[in-house]
Amino acid sequence: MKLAGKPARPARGRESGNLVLGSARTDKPTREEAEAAVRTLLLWAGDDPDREGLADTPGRVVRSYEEFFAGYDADPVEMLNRTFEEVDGYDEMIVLKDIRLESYCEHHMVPIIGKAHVGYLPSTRVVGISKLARVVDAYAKRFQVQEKLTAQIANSIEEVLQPRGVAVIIEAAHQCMTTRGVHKPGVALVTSRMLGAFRHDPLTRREFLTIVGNPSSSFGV
Ligand SMILES: Nc1nc2c(ncn2[C@@H]2O[C@H](COP(=O)(O)OP(=O)(O)OP(=O)(O)O)[C@@H](O)[C@H]2O)c(=O)[nH]1
Ligand SMILES: [Zn+2]
Repeated sequence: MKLAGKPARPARGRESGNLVLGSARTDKPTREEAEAAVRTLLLWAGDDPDREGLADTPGRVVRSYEEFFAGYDADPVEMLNRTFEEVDGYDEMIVLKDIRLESYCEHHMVPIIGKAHVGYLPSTRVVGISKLARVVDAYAKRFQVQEKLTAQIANSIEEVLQPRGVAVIIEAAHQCMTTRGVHKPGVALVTSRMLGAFRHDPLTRREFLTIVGNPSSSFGV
């Protein structure tokens, strides 16, 4: 998302058609450089990075970042390409709901925690359900804006599975709003991306919303 009044920056990540894939950066800093940056932040916050409790912290933070941002190395297309056709003509809605979502606000580099609900209407191919959760993670474990995250998940399922429709809803709390800034805990941002039958057929959309239930704030932050 480009905020009004700010200059546009090139999007991060490899692209294929409409899909944003992993990172293709070749100018990635070294681990030592990343650890030095954490040390600078510790100093800047006012602490002593050489005291015993902080001595190993830069290394820990960089290892944590490898986990938090594993999505840049993930390949959602490969995940979704593992499909099977032998499902006895099953053509009803498939919904994976309440998928734990852990993402990171690209403005403040703090967590976005919530739930994703993913549904699709298969045409010929169905995908293993864990792959839907993996695709959520592949896009969530990056610096994100929730609207973009929601669209990337739906677009990847549409492009690879070519189903009759795709629906993605994300409800999440942004720590940039709960622990800083406006300080509003208990607020959930709800975003959705409806494609194909979910966009054009009100009954399909309603069925999905009924299965998913009303967006709530029953997730830990
Ligand atoms: N639409 C949208 N906005 C987001 C998301 N994550 C963070 N934001 C908002 O992005 C905006 C960034 O605004 P800025 O004015 O540049 O940053 P800021 O001065 O830190 O703003 P405050 O958070 O209001 O203190 C804030 O209003 C955030 O709440 C998101 O996923 N979607
Ligand atoms: Zn934020």
